[in-house]
Amino acid sequence: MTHAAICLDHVALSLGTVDFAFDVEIASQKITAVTGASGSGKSTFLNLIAGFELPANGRVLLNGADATQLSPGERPVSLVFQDHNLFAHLDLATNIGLGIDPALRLKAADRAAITHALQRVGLGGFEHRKPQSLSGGEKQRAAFARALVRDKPVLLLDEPFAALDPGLRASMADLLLTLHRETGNTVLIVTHDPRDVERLADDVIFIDQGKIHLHGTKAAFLQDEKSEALQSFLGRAQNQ
Ligand SMILES: Nc1ncnc2c1ncn2[C@@H]1O[C@H](COP(=O)(O)OP(=O)(O)OP(=O)(O)O)[C@@H](O)[C@H]1O
Repeated sequence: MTHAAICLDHVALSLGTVDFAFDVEIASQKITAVTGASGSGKSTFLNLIAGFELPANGRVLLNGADATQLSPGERPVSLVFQDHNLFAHLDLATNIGLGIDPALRLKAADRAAITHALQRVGLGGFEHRKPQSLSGGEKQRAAFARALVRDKPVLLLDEPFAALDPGLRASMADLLLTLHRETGNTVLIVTHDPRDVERLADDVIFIDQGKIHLHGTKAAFLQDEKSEALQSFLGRAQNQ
């Protein structure tokens, strides 16, 4: 029997004044775009899967196994945050090495993997650079390199291209697609940009006010004319 890569089983959580309720299965080996207006709950949805938020009720299943009680590091996921999450006092090789082993017991093969990951994201030779010497886009690519070396079956990306100019955005999207085809990983990507949905996604989840409003194929999402929340999201995004 094949399992959904990710299952949120009647997950409920309240943060501040917002009540979140997610009950969803996400197919393995696909790219699913997670969209919705600002503040709708996209990052919270990813954080529940990654283990940075814990449900008050319900379960989180990853590859069929109950992961609700696992810490983020124990879960079979890699996460690229909106804010890069690089340690300022450590160079890039070390920051990326933390993705392989938090205790930094790195073997020669690990160091080679770090060099290779930096090359793949266009940062070849940046091993000894500190994060503060990098542009926003370079930091974003470094965070992407750290996810690459973790090589987990589920990759969670929270607006990974936000700081990139259009050319880099397209080349990072191509890299993501290439790696997805090579590894057959399951990818969840939060994006505000319908162009990312167009070029990357198989499926789309649309979140509105802490709940999943729509979950279906990209074609169904782009053709849904009934949903006001969705139309307003697409309209707003197209006018940006
Ligand atoms: N720790 C918290 N305490 C109180 N409120 C929170 C907390 N975390 C999130 N929220 C609220 O929950 C709502 C959803 O936040 P979330 O960051 O998940 O939205 P988002 O869709 O990712 O937004 P954006 O697109 O702007 O990044 C927001 O109203 C936010 O203020």
